[in-house]
Amino acid sequence: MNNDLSLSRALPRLFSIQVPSLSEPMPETNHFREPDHPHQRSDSFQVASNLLLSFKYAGQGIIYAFRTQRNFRIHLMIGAIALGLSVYLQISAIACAVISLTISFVLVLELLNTALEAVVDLTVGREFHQLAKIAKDCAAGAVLIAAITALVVASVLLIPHIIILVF
Ligand SMILES: Nc1ncnc2c1ncn2[C@@H]1O[C@H](COP(=O)(O)OP(=O)(O)OP(=O)(O)O)[C@@H](O)[C@H]1O
Repeated sequence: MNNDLSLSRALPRLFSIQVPSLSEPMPETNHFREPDHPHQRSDSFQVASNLLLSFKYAGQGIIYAFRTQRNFRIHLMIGAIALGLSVYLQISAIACAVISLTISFVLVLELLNTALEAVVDLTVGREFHQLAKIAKDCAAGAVLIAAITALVVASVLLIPHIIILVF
């Protein structure tokens, strides 16, 4: 018996997930049209015409996530505390860089999670759809894994310095 195959059948049953059939035909879309300019994306309502505008839209995305996503604000606050502690405890530059990377990893995934939620809501609206659930749950799972990793990394790098400071 193929072990991979039996595992892939058993796992969804274990967690009572309905796995959509991959053999179902994809719905036909007729959205593609030729771009006016060879370097322009054709299916976008608007394309940032210069670098400054790109930064502006990126900033708007970050502000949107900050305003609407409680988890983003929590991660940002914990990240700021971890970075503040790193500076206060004078940990090595490499340790500080690793902590910064793990913090930004969590924030980046939180932004991607927010983007995915918006696309899913745009597609299915307030309807329940099993694929929408899978997409949102997987994205939330990615953020959770990153957050746990960041916590472990920050603890491993900071706790020895805190112990030395306290005792
Ligand atoms: N259209 C939908 N169809 C099926 N399930 C959905 C749908 N929208 C949301 N859900 C379920 O509800 C959960 C919460 O949805 P929500 O949009 O708040 O995402 P979230 O990732 O939990 O949000 P946040 O990151 O803000 O905490 C999803 O993880 C998913 O299981």
